[in-house]
Amino acid sequence: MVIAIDGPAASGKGTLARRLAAYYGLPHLDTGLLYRAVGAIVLAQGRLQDEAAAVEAARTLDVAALDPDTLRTAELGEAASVVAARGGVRAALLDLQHRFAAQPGGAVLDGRDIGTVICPKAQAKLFVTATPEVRAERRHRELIGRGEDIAYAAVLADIRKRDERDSARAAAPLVQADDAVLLDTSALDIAQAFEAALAIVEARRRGS
Ligand SMILES: Nc1ncnc2c1ncn2[C@@H]1O[C@H](COP(=O)(O)OP(=O)(O)O)[C@@H](O)[C@H]1O
Ligand SMILES: Nc1ccn([C@@H]2O[C@H](COP(=O)(O)OP(=O)(O)O)[C@@H](O)[C@H]2O)c(=O)n1
Repeated sequence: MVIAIDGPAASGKGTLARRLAAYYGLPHLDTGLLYRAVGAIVLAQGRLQDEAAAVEAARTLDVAALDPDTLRTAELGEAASVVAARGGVRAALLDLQHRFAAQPGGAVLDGRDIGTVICPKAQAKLFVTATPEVRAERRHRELIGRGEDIAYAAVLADIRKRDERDSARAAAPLVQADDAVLLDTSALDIAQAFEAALAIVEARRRGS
């Protein structure tokens, strides 16, 4: 079974994807890390706005070396969103995502375009969301916990800006797939959100 999970920044996609993957014994790919890693490379080169450099970084990305701890910063979330708007970058990352999804038994992938572009035939699709304020609170707590010195207002502004850029871009914009089920986690804790996500996936598995 392939489970596709999309949604805006800090909605809880990754948390649900990891839990569903553990529950079903499936491999999980956080596709945001791919774009964050490309962003990190071109940022270090001082070439964030250079499309050719970003495409080259995407083509030569060492997926085995991705380090979530260093990639999940506010700065790299923003850089990821800049390089992710480049069609050439997205094209360069297509094949590895397709191969990941095609593993025997299936996989769980989370991102922005999994249900629409990467795995349009996924058996179960979730579009996970929450209000910008709730998402900013959660992300702020997470970043502070990682030792980042950042204000709530800055996190909220970053989330709004990134959502806008991700939704407005021409290449694989953030949009709910027609056959995805919407899950608003604003009023749900992690355990409740997982129960709701599991119910959605189980309903799809049973074909209802
Ligand atoms: N339903 C929830 N209630 C409270 N906190 C949550 C919930 N879902 C996720 N979180 C927390 O919010 C932060 C962002 O969640 P994450 O799964 O990384 O989101 P995304 O992958 O959409 O960016 C994490 O610190 C996570 O532990
Ligand atoms: N499948 C994906 C995953 C991420 N991205 C981009 O990468 C950025 C970072 O993604 P992420 O999932 O790590 O970000 P968060 O939702 O965790 O904040 C997003 O803002 C998108 O611009 C994308 O375009 N397509």
